[in-house]
Amino acid sequence: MASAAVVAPTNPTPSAFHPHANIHAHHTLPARPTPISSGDFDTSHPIEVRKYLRTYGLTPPSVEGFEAQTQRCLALLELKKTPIEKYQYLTSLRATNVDLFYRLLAGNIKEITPLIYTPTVGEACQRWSEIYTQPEGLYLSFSDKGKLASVIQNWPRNVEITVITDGSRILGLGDLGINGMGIPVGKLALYTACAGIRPDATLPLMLDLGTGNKALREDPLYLGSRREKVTPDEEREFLDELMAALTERWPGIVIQYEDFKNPFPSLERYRDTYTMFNDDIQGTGAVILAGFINAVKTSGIPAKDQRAVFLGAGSAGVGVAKQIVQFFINEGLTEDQARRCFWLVDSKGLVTNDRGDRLAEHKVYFSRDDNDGKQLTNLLDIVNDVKPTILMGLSTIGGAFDAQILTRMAELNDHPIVFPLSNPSSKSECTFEEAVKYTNGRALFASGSPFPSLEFEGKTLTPGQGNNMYVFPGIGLGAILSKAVNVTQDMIYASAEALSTALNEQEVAAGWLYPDIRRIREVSVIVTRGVIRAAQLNEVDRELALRHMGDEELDEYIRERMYDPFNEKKIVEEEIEGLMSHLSNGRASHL
Ligand SMILES: NC(=O)c1ccc[n+]([C@@H]2O[C@H](COP(=O)([O-])OP(=O)(O)OC[C@H]3O[C@@H](n4cnc5c(N)ncnc54)[C@H](O)[C@@H]3O)[C@@H](O)[C@H]2O)c1
Ligand SMILES: O=C(O)C[C@H](O)C(=O)O
Ligand SMILES: [Mg+2]
Repeated sequence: MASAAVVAPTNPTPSAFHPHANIHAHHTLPARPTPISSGDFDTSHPIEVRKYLRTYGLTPPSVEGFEAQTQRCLALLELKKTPIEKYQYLTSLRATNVDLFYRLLAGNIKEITPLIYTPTVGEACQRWSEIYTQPEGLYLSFSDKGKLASVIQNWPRNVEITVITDGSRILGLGDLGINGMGIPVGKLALYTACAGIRPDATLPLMLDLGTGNKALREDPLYLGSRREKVTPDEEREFLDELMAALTERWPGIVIQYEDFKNPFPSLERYRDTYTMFNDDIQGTGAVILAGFINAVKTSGIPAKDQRAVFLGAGSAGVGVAKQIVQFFINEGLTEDQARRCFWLVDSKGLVTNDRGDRLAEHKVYFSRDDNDGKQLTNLLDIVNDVKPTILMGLSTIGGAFDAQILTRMAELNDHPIVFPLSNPSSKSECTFEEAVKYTNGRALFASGSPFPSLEFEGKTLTPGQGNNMYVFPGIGLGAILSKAVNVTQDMIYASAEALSTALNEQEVAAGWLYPDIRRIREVSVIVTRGVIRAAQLNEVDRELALRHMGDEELDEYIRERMYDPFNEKKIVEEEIEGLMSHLSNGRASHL
């Protein structure tokens, strides 16, 4: 059994320390043999700062503005031919100059998000062990069980939020073992870009619990344990220890579960004990509810007349359906009426009480008893039978919404709601182009992965992106700022409601279901405020001062606490200036 070393991080990677940390660490001025922060080498640092940091002479002489820096980065990015090359370039930029990376992202969020997140992150995970170059998070193996707390001590910084996965269901790509590390890394990059969580306060966490993927276990380059997946009991014991260890080291930590094959047991087990949520069940439920609320407004069909067919009855499918049930109840339906608006379909066909298999627990709530003994397995037959107003795809089956199905949806509805939500793009149940083509541009559309706008009958049509990236950053920031003890169901629901109201006039007029991603930081403030208010109503908040703030004041409070990569340099300069004036014969004089 491998033993867990408890060592002080004496020689961390350059990106492991933030400029602030250096300044504080060195204010007594021990000579620093080598600069250790990636930010120290920023070509926008003025000469005095370089002298102080002892990077003077180690970077080219010119002091650059932000614009020139980003221009160079964009040109370099352009030179990279494939998405994965662009992903690699951006990864190394983040490791070598974190503030510049986030400045670049801030000004180009629509273009760069698909390169660091869905869909490119899918390919990055498939090839993780092949392209691995540098550490970007923490890996905990099953063989570390019993010593998780001491391994966690090796992480060199304070953590406010972690995203954890065991890699067992990465997007719609199956079990990728520890190659799934790209997902926590990508999600946390969006936490910083969208909600301004400080990059140094995030922890990508990979649980190396074995993999059911034989090809991976036999791949000579695979970087995880080559063991079979642990049993559910072993996993539970491991997670129990992990949750306690994380919270012991960082008492306020928010823990996001991501891309687990069967995430329901851990959500049930920990939701009332820790500040945690499951993004695939709850974040997805919230983001799709928000788009759905706007789609229902546009379609004009009241909740009671909606009929939803869901292809896919897994964590995301059931998470979304349950969230919409809550909305229908709020719209005046009884719970039973609400539940009966859903027809869930899994790999065996329509989920019914009498189809002869033992249904997984999470499907039972939506299982139909009105199928008159018929067991429909073909999606077109189900669409013909149910006559849905809504078609949701969370099945991982690319192309499942084919021409016939989309055409039929358009025959049945003026504005069919068509949400192919599986990721990455190759797994999307249909493309935007197909949805437009076969519904004559009438579909109310949102997909999990991004698709480009297109021209149709002289009009530009823009697809919605129903991806949990619109809500998880605000859920996490709301939980952090309110110091919530739990992430309650009301906080999740509030994130959906807030997002549905976050569209501006132009977006509403254009019939969009989600706000423009370029406004994501402002949208995240609205979502964060909604989450904090719900935490207060549920009395799970510990930052009681926020209760007395009006909405505007609270928004300002949130904005002020968001990491701003454009301001970062100024903050560092001010701190250095303060230190230098304090130390009258400061280090600058040694040059
Ligand atoms: N858009 C988003 O924000 C978002 C969020 C979460 C998950 N997702 C995507 O949703 C997909 C599913 O995720 P999940 O966590 O629910 O996975 P899961 O493994 O829990 O569920 C997959 C479901 O699809 C069903 N299925 C498989 N093959 C099928 C077939 N041929 N016909 C009908 N149903 C079939 C399975 O029976 C299961 O019910 C993934 O592609 C994931 O990337 C998207
Ligand atoms: O990662 C994403 O893009 C969304 C979602 O969490 C997923 O699992 O597909
Ligand atoms: Mg996910």
